[in-house]
Amino acid sequence: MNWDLFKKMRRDLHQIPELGFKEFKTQAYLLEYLKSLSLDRLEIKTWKTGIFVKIQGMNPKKTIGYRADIDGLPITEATGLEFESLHPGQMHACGHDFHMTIALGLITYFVENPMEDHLLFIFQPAEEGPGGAEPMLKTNIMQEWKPDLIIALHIAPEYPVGTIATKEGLLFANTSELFIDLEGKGGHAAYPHQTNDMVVAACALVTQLQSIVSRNVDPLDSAVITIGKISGGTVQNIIAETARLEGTIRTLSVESMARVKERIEALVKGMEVGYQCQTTIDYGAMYHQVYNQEEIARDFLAFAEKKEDVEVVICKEAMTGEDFGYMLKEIPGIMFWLGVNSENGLHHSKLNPDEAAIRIAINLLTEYIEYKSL
Ligand SMILES: CC(=O)N[C@@H](CCC[C@H](N)C(=O)O)C(=O)O
Repeated sequence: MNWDLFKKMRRDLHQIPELGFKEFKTQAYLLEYLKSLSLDRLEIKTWKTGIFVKIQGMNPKKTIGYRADIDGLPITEATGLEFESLHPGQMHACGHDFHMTIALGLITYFVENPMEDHLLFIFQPAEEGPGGAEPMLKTNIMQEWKPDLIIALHIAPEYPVGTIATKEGLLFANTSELFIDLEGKGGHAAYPHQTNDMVVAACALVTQLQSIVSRNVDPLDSAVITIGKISGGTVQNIIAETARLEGTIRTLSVESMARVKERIEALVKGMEVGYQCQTTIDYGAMYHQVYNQEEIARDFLAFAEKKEDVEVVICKEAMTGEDFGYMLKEIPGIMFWLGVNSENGLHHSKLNPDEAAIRIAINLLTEYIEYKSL
């Protein structure tokens, strides 16, 4: 394997991060490389900004799939790296440049070393939102080429290079985006009694929402409500007529998600009376939990344990979300964390994963896929 080439491709991809369903340059870059490979056993189909790549098996009995997400985040990169993002305000701050490069490495290997079984590689747009996995699953391409086993990984800044971490069963939470709009009556900053101030209402609501996790969710069943953005008003001496809260809900159980939403709706309704305003709630994109099929997880962990350069960790479930959960709902498979040893974590402007992890992942997955395709 030409490891320098994969390092270069990771850096090229890192420089062109694009948001969900706008991954045009990324798709073009991936297609250019894929078309440079020997096309004898390779079939390539595009869907929106995503790509399906099938490698024909020699004596196929099943199809093994690998999914890589391809979108970036709306973050201004502050790593100072020589290959920093060329797209202002956008960054691969969730490692999808790694996920794509690992997929390219696997495809390169298996084009030269075809397996008995078919292999399917899925380059999926919009993982950060609004979600590409669920619509991709519904395509005719996926229905025709549907894998019998599917694998995905996610970089993990908190683990050293060489570590892979996963567990049987639930790995990632159920998620739902949350957008709340408040509309009252604006006016002069010196005449609050003639207005219904939506900045005050929004601040009160943020605080009230935090009580849901502590008072309405079973303490043994974790949940998170994060408001990541709050906006409203125009200038310092005008009372705000509108305000908007943008956030995300995370729960370990489907039941808790329903309970949290019920409580959010009740508290938001209460704002209408308490703060004399109109309200609307929009849940945006929702992701199904990531659940590793137990038998496959055990098999994968036992396989990885035998690798000398791999340290296996049985981790706890995390409150991160991943629309790969939809794929695992329909197709048996597994997701795992790949240690990349970065001081700054996921969604941070200084995330700087160690590229040595790319080789670890490609070696582990080529060997695992070879073992599964025997
Ligand atoms: C692995 C990871 O960081 N995934 C994202 C998924 C975002 C889901 C959606 N946009 C939401 O915010 O609910 C995450 O934030 O966990």
